[in-house]
Amino acid sequence: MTKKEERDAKLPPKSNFSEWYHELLRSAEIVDVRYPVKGMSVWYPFGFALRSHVYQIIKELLDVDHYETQFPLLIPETEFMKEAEHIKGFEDEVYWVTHGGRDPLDIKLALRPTSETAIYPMLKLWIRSHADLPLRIYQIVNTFRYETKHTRPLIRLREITSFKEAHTAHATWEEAAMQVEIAIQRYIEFYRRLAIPCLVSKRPSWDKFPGADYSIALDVIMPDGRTLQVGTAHLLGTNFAKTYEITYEDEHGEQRYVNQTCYGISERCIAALIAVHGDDKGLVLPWRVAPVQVVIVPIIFGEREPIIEVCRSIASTLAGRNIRVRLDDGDERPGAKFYKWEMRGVPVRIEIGPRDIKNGVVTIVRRDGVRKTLPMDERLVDAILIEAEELQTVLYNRAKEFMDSKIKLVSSLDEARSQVQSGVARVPWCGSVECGHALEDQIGANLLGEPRGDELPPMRCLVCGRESTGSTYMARQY
Ligand SMILES: Nc1ncnc2c1ncn2[C@@H]1O[C@H](COS(=O)(=O)NC(=O)[C@@H](N)CS)[C@@H](O)[C@H]1O
Repeated sequence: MTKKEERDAKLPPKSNFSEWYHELLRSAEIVDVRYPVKGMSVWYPFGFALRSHVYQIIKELLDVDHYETQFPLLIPETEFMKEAEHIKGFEDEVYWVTHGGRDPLDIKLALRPTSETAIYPMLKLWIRSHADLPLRIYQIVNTFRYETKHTRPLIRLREITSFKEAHTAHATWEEAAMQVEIAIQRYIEFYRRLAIPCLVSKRPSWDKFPGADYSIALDVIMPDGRTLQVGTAHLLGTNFAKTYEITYEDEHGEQRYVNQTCYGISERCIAALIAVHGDDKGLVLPWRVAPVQVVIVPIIFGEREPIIEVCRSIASTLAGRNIRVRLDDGDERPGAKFYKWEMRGVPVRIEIGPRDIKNGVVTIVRRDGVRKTLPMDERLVDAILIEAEELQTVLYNRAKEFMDSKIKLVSSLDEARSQVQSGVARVPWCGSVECGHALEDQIGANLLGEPRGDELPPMRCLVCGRESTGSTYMARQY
């Protein structure tokens, strides 16, 4: 593209994050937000391919010891309205089906906002004895939440199209608690494979999942310093088991309530992938999930055919090794092609011109800007796979550096207030509810909760002054 065309191209700089994000969803053909229902958008094929590769990772991590299944979308009011805490948490968000055709339904049906009240009446039928435990199932479905806060594509939706919800049942509370830890480790690994580092914290009691004993959450720090909750795992204890009478016969013939967990992610993982790695030229996609992993751009000088021939043979060699390769032999100028495929985050571009052919090499350009000349022979594919691994390391390290730079341990409310304007404050906190609410009010940010796994030396709670090793992340949230 000419410099002028590039200037006219609509992608704003990433520093203008909200505009950059929304324009990139369109220009990289991820989702189309023009669907005429608020909070619902359409997957473009390119975006849907990205989603499929990303969700393949979470499926691989769960299929080790979970079974995938699918429950109905519609939940009878009688079941939905059983668990008081859960109702309180969701009754303002649930969509209802009230008619079949012209007939009013005698029992109205909820569109699942999440599926505890669809699944657990069935678990009562499925679970009889300790031999049926542990039970670990998950489904990847659409769920519906009548979000009244500002909706945002992939981030805050009314139809969550890619809701992966796992539900497990165990003989004891301890086993369920262990399952929550396993779930969090699986999520950390899932995001690591996307080259995304996360904060992990235990949500405060007033922000746990309705009906849970406690919730652990993963948060990503977005480019504007706000955090995005990208996954949660909840220990449900026997709360739902008592409501839905899910019992099992233990070894001594006693009837006992099961202890449960549930944990979920949504297409927010795609939002995080776009936001964390993207740059001023568009998407930057890790090799594993890129719909197009290698694009070959012929650089035509003089005769066209011989160059195209070589490009075709390299494309088929790569495809033969299951690499997702695209030969862009269209008649745009190379610069326009570079721009188009960089926008789509293609990890590796191969440029082949007459000089490369003469020298028996290809030029590769990684999406992080590194250029290399590689031999055009049987070593080429393995050399490219090494580049892909190097890119993965570069992306993770860059994201980790950014995240760490955005977190600051503060020692005063003023310092916390200024830190949350552009990042995450780590705040000494005694852990009490009243001090927690006071922190949220006085800092003007959300209390994300107790960081997991890295204790602080004793410090003074910023509200009551009591000495404590407790602390919490504070941040503005999406
Ligand atoms: N409106 C929404 N749009 C997009 N993603 C959402 C929305 N609401 C929640 N999520 C994502 O879905 C994850 C799980 O939702 S949740 O309410 O925390 N937990 C549950 O529903 C539990 N049943 C575990 S599946 C959240 O961590 C968040 O990442």
